[in-house]
Amino acid sequence: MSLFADLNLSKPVMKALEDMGFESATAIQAEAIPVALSGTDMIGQAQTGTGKTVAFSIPMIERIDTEEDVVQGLILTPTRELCIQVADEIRKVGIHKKVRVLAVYGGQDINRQIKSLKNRPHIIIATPGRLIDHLNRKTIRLQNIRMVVLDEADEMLDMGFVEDIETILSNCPEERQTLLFSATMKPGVKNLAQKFMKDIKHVSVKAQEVTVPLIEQVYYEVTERQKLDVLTRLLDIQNPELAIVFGRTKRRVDELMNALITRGYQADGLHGDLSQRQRDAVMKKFRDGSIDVLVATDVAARGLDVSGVTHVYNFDIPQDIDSYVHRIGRTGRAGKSGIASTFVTPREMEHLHQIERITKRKIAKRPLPTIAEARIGKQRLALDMIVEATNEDLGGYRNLAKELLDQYDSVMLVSAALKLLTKNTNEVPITLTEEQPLRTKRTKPKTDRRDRGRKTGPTGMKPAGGKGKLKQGKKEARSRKKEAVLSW
Ligand SMILES: Nc1ncnc2c1ncn2[C@@H]1O[C@H](COP(=O)(O)OP(=O)(O)OP(=O)(O)O)[C@@H](O)[C@H]1O
Ligand SMILES: [Mg+2]
Repeated sequence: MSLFADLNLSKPVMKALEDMGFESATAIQAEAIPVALSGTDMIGQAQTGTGKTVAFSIPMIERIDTEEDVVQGLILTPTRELCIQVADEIRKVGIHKKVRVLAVYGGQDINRQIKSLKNRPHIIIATPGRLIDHLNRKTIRLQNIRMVVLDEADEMLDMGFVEDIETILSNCPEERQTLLFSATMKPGVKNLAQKFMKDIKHVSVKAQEVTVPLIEQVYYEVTERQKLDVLTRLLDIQNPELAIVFGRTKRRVDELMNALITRGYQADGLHGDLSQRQRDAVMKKFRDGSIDVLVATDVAARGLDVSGVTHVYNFDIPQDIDSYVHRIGRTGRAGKSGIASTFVTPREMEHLHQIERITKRKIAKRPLPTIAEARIGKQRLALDMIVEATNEDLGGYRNLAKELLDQYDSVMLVSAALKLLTKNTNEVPITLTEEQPLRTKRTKPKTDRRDRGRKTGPTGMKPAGGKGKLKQGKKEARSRKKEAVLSW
């Protein structure tokens, strides 16, 4: 166990960490923070949910000079949701030092951002496309940048942001420090690093596996038609606190979300075709628990940290192994446990084995849940609701209860209450549009129905320059996508 106190941090930062309730540094924090504080360029790799955000936020906050009203730190993230989240986290780390932080991302009114820039932020957290817009408009200047962090660098390259990132880095001063973080890496990242970083130190937390051991990994062999029933039965049996269900396409997410609502679940969907306002509203509902099932494309696979996500369901097996690692990593974060269930159609079994081989982890097969088990699950939930309600003020109900008990048998009454409380949506027949099974051939290009299609990325914005033209770099990035390499 490492203490933050051993890392020579400034008082305001130490106080912030105390406010955040962090008692000790995680392994990546203990290893990466001293290296980053020494000023050297660094590539940091550690499993999902192990605190990489704070690992780069602390050195960045320490490097900011609040006497200077210029942008000194820049963090790039692949998606808008992650941009907002990282901004919130670094803001907390910098609160006592009074560091000003601004998130700048696509889909948000650019004029509002320009107005916020008048507050002279010290750190900007941005999605690449929108930052390029600001550079073109000269509303953001990067000439005073001291430190750049590329969070989820491999994903940004996969999304076709390579040219944007190169433009952005070329606009930063040569002598800046560059840090690059992700749970997974791939060769494209190495090329970028060679071009834009110097004397790189690699800090990677050596783990037995790329996935987190606290995540129980299981699979269900299903046909396309069985998937929905299997999912709703599992939701009834497992009763997740919060769950994320990943679907392969935007259409899939929409249909599945509607199907779950029809069957009585508090669900909503997230994908790149929604307006930013809708996306923000969905994330807010998920974070505050007003929905408990988030159905999403891979737009939610990277970096998102929502405490209370106990279950991840891969309704469709992910397109590549990195995506599997990141999707399931939405649970089992910060030392908590979680369950990741993957639905695999018979034709996709080879994909599952490939995931097992590369992650060096056996994924256990589970028998399909039955209607009877689901019914018991729903009844248990009703029972929990009654027991929980006994803690509430039952004032007015007590006399009614006494009246009833004078006339009826107590077991009969409680049974009736349980029956009424047991969710009775049954399995309303719903047919989802079938998804094509994944093919095993690794060189297959991505279909444009994917949420990371060419017109809009998961961020919903046109990549690179906003012209929507597929440039050479992006083609290359896309063909590399299938290489699914977890380390170099
Ligand atoms: N030292 C710490 N002690 C306790 N909790 C921590 C500590 N550092 C970070 N956390 C919490 O752990 C959670 C996961 O952190 P974070 O999102 O940075 O993980 P990550 O490594 O970036 O994961 P991913 O690869 O999925 O992006 C967050 O809720 C964060 O606040
Ligand atoms: Mg992260």
